[in-house]
Amino acid sequence: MGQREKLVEVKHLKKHFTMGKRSVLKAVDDVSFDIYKGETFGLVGESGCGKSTTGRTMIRLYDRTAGQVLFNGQDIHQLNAKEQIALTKNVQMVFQDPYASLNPRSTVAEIIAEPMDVHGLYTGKKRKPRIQELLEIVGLNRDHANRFPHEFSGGQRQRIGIARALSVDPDFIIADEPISALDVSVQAQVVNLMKQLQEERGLTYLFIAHDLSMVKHISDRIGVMYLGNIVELTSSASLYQKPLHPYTQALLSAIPIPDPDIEDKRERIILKGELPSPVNPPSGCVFRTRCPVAMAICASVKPSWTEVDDQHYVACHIFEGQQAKKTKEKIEQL
Ligand SMILES: Nc1ncnc2c1ncn2[C@@H]1O[C@H](COP(=O)(O)OP(=O)(O)OP(=O)(O)O)[C@@H](O)[C@H]1O
Repeated sequence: MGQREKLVEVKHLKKHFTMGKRSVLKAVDDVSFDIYKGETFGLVGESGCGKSTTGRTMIRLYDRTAGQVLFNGQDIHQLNAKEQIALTKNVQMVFQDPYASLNPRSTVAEIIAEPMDVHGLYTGKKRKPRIQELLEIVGLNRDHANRFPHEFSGGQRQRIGIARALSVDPDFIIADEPISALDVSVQAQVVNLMKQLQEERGLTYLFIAHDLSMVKHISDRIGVMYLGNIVELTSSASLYQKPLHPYTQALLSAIPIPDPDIEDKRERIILKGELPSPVNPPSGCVFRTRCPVAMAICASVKPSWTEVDDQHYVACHIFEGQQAKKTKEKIEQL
């Protein structure tokens, strides 16, 4: 990846929702990660673990409870109203449900032009050719501009959503489960389009998904989320070759092998119990109530990050002694 420059830095981000007078829902509870320019960072975990809230708080669709989100070194949550609008030129979002996220009463041209209009870009004579160009970029026909969303398939609608996001030439796109609502056969096409656009335009992505199988193909690095926390963070390759956190291992064991001729000999790890409520998360390690290898310490102490291999981080007590071992090895090599 060459010289790696950070585009986004999420530092100890918390987003708690107040529920009534006394209770607080800890949707995102101390999440930290960086996203480098030109990479795709995948955020995965089961429904309700806080992925969307993380994405939305990152671009200030929600106010943060605590922590920082830096974009090109600037704290997004400290921008004034004018700077906040300017930010949306650089940061765009593609949503999960292409049926719900496109206004049914607007033409495709109007939908695509929305962000351009906000920023006063491609006005007058430049507008129509720009819309046609964007339609072609995402693999649609330039004649589609005057049609309405209901005339398109799910995959085509997601292409319209991508064209809208691209219209202002952003640097960073948050794609919140962009393929989850699509047929499996169409999912790969949309992922391939996103990859191609990234290569051509040097885009940086945050790709949110609950399913690890497709994330693998698009992500350079992946953070695995559980109940408002990231429990493991590493490159896509290490995550699949050497998953360390018991939760990641369980998630990976649930991915079916696509080839019916290959016998699946893997042991499927079934997690015990239900996902606890983020209103009343377990003490210590949030995963401990479902963890097959939980120890006494897990109930009282929240595990800290351990860099087990180069850039492979895990928050689990099992690995904690290894931090010291690795540091010692590094010092010995000097
Ligand atoms: N606006 C809100 N007000 C109160 N609670 C919320 C709000 N948005 C999300 N939550 C809660 O925060 C937690 C995390 O939700 P979030 O949507 O971020 O999870 P997710 O991992 O993206 O799940 P999904 O894939 O189902 O969207 C859930 O318990 C959810 O009910």
